[in-house]
Amino acid sequence: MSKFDYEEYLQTQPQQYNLNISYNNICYYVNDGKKERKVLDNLSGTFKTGLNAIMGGSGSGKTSFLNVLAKKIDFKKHKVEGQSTINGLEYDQRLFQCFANYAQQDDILLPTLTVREYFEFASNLKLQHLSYEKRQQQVDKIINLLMLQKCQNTLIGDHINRGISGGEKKRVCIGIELIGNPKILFLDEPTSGLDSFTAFVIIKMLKKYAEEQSCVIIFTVHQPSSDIWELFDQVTFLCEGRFIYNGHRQNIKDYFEKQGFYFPILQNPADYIMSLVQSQNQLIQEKLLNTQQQQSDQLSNQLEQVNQDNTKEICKHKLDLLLKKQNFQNFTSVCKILIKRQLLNIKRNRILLKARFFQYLFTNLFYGLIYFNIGNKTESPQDVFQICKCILLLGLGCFFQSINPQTITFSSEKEVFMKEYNSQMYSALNYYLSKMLPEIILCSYFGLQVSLICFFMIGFEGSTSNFFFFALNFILITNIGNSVGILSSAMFQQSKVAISFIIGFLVPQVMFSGVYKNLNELPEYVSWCRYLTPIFYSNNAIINDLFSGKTMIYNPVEQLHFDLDKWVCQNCLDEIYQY
Ligand SMILES: Nc1ncnc2c1ncn2[C@@H]1O[C@H](COP(=O)(O)OP(=O)(O)OP(=O)(O)O)[C@@H](O)[C@H]1O
Repeated sequence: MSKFDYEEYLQTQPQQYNLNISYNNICYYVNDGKKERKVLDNLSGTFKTGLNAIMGGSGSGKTSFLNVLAKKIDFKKHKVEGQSTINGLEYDQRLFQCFANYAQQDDILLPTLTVREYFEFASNLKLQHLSYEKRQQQVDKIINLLMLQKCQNTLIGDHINRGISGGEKKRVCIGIELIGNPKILFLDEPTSGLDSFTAFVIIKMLKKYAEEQSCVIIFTVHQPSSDIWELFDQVTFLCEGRFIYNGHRQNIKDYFEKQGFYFPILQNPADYIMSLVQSQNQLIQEKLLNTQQQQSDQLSNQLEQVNQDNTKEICKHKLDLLLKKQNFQNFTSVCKILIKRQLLNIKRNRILLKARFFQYLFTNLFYGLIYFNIGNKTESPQDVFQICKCILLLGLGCFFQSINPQTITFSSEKEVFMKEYNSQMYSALNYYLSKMLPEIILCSYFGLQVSLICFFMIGFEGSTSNFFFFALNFILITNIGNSVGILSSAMFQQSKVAISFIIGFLVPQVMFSGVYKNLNELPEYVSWCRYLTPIFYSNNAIINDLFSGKTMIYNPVEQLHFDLDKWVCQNCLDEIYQY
């Protein structure tokens, strides 16, 4: 099959598309588990190229409105009525992602990357069809547009290791969404928590981008300053899920004056409308509701006009283009990009890496000293018990030392994954492989380190193959612990719950290890549980490998019935040989 030439394709396709989002009679009901509540009430209108600001009091439904349009709703739980289209074409979440990007309110970023590295990572994933030089040009363009030149080589940082400022983080989040040149951009409160100048810089930059790229930018905003207000093309005011105004910014004054609301000369129009929206005066509220009715009528007419525009064809072309572009995402190259970032993340998390290294080193040196040279001392049942306890403790140590870092760190990494996965930057399998491969190498190293220290300090006697079998067990148990840590963090929203789950996991490991309760004495209704505990396997395997068949007065295998499964199998084999 001949290779699809994306750049040639681009040249043959019309580039200037004016997209618009229309929505008709949108109602949104949330279900809080007890009852259904209407959050958006019969909204109709259209968003066109330029800056579209959504304003309203807290809880008026701004974020819900963005989520409904972006189809980021749990449709099983909540209910949406009405229709939304892009240039007359109905869309689902997947299709929405082809045209649009959505930067949510929280700045969720990996702290260990620099600003430039983050943009390079995003461009490598989103612009795989372009050459390296073109991707670098796009990165430079975004850095310049967002005025991030000064901090481009600074780490993102977090509350422990300070990096770039809050405003810069916000700009990085917006930049990541801009890097793929979306035609529609949703932003939930891009200026929250910023000083008025930085907020102005961000909105001005968005305005420039919208004009240059013919992009529809829809965002929610609280209390814009007069300077920012002047930059808006279209403004939408929401009150209890209903429109108070939805139209051109320049027309708002005339519109409200017709309803008998006169704007004070020295007051910011946005502040004045917000004070009306949040007013407790019944007369004002009635008038505003009347305003809302007129808005709906006006918007229905607007909608019809928009849908008459013959833009559907252009939209289909664009879709075709974007879907072809999506096919460019090569599985192995996505894995490579993600592995590169994961390795950088591990390397830059130096404190955690050192902590893990020294934790394994010191705890195992400590085990070695405590149980020094007892490995072959089997003169009494107590000696045997001691050897078995020592092997159990080593296994438990490896298991829980590898669980812990993941339970703590993966909960924040998970947020980054969820954000990037939802923006369809990569698949879950891509992420899983890139996360696990470096971890497997790291855990295998720690497992080997434990074995090298403990096998010889404890003084187990055995051949080279006994040592490698011993090491293999610890490599596996470390890797299993690591996976259990990731699993528990992935399963539970809060790391506190994940930690409780892990603690609950500890007790069965000890109970079914065969050390504190002979395995052949376990009641039948619980004895199967041992097969679910990794420590049962490692304990059984190591003790059998080291001591099985050896002639000694007190053999650990026989003393603690570790030969249970072997005995059963041996009997079966003997019976088979007899025939
Ligand atoms: N998933 C949900 N479950 C329950 N209630 C919800 C859900 N989503 C939204 N709501 C409710 O809908 C209303 C509107 O919420 P939304 O977040 O859209 O408001 P907002 O205008 O963005 O507020 P803010 O400016 O404070 O962020 C709120 O009363 C909120 O409690």
